[in-house]
Amino acid sequence: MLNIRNLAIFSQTESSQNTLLLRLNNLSIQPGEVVTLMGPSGVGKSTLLRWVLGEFLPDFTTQGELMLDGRDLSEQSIAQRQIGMMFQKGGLFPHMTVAENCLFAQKPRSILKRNEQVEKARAMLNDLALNEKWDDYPHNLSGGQYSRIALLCALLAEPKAMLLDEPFSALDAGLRAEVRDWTFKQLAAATIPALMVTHDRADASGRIIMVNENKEIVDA
Ligand SMILES: Nc1ncnc2c1ncn2[C@@H]1O[C@H](COP(=O)(O)OP(=O)(O)OP(=O)(O)O)[C@@H](O)[C@H]1O
Repeated sequence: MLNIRNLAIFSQTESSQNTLLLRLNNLSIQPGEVVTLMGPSGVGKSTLLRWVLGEFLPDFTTQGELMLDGRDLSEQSIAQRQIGMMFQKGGLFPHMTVAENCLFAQKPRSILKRNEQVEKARAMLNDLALNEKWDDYPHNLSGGQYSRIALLCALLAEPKAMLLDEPFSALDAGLRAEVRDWTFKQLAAATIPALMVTHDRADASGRIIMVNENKEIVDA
């Protein structure tokens, strides 16, 4: 379970005054649950995800508690946190083939043997009808193929929690529904708690939380 408590994010203005950007009193995300965060542009949704991930945020001051499966993450590095992130763009290493990306993603944590890692990656690619892309480089993939394989690699890394920032926005409508359902199914099967930011209510799954006019995140 991922738990955020008493979070406040302040942005530093030019006069070095701290201005409240966003506040979140309490959010618990159960294993396999996807919580969707919505709200107007610029209210700090992506900044919240970057704080959970553990990125250094030089232009912000933050306070709050972050727990994952009973572990306190606040003092842990990005690598120690073991949280996966899927952005709208990016996620694959451009100098590696799809196969190499898939195997590299599994390297740090998987207990499988190499041939089993190959099998697992190929089975997931097959689910997405992308098996023939195994030896291709990312620049030879279409936008939709790239998004799906980046999601697949994020899942292959066996994260303990997943953050998704507009993960489906590069996909056209038909593919979007298919990839969305596939992603949620994978997260549920692997019992990974996930926090997703989207502008599109159609992408939302399960619980929706919103940033209100008081800069506070509340249940929608
Ligand atoms: N690196 C940065 N340095 C300073 N200010 C930043 C930085 N990144 C974002 N901001 C500002 O912080 C605020 C929150 O940005 P953020 O990207 O988190 O909002 P958002 O809700 O995710 O917006 P959107 O929905 O448009 O992606 C914005 O006012 C933005 O201009």
